[in-house]
Amino acid sequence: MYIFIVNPEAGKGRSRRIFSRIKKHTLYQEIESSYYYTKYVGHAEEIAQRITKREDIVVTSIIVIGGDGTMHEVMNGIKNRNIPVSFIPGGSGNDFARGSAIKGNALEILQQIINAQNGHPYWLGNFKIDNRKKRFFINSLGFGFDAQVARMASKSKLKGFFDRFHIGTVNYIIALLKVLLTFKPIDLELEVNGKKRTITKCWMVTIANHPYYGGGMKIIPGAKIQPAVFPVLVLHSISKWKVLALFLSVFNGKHINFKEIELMNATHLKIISNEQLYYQVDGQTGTCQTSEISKQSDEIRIFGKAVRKAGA
Ligand SMILES: Nc1ncnc2c1ncn2[C@@H]1O[C@H](COP(=O)(O)OP(=O)(O)OP(=O)(O)O)[C@@H](O)[C@H]1O
Repeated sequence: MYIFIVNPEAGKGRSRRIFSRIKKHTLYQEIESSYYYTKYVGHAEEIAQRITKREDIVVTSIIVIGGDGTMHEVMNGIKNRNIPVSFIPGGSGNDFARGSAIKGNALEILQQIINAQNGHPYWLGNFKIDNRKKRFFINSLGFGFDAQVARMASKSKLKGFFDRFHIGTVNYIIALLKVLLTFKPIDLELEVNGKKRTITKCWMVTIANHPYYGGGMKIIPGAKIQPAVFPVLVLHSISKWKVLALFLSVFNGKHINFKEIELMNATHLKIISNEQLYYQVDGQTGTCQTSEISKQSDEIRIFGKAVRKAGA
């Protein structure tokens, strides 16, 4: 049985429209399925948790229709990692779909999900904020400047307007300029695989499971879907003008050539700050003083990746 979890609000109603179209199609009518609409923040996580505990049904796949925030909740709710998860992007950013090569319109993706034999493996990131419970991230986790920009962009009154016209990037750039005016770099302690380092006047630290971030920017272009190891990007002390140039080049991934960017691989990372530090995880923001990051070694199967035709 397929279980659909639909966030009707994601993408300003796009996910609801996608699911309405799917429900009318024979592809949907011919499969055994049931569906749930999420009603509030955290509901997708609760639904996923309940489903994976049920022993009276065999779940072929949980199919998420929503944005990255809904997928983040579902991955955190799943207790039985043997249940494959599928994603039909209906949000405004949809970086998980980009990173997992899920392409095509909703019905094409549904067809790929139904055809999937084993799907493809994916490894989630683990993170702990201050002394809270360990959670998973699906795309990326960022501290400092980018998190502050993400927070400003999500609070913008014009976000809905830009998202409706698929120009969310404009909203992001406006937020970036606003944060740039007041941002103060932070002194941080990083512990990478057990080795401590002090980073003075740090602008940001970002960890990614795949390259995409902020609705299509390639924050760590070389990030691979892989177990146990994750890339870490550190933006060291830099002038404000140069940050502007650097962020404009994030769209084509050329920012990694700036000398202020350091890239490393880690299996464990600890971040300690004396001041409150902004963070973003899969697009949701908050503040913290410490964080611990690692990567899952156990895979989760994802259904719906576009399969390349021979010779294509
Ligand atoms: N019925 C609901 N009403 C309001 N918010 C909801 C509802 N159901 C889920 N949510 C919340 O909506 C938030 C945003 O969802 P999601 O991230 O999937 O969409 P998006 O922001 O449009 O897409 P993206 O993250 O890809 O940009 C999530 O934090 C989720 O908890």
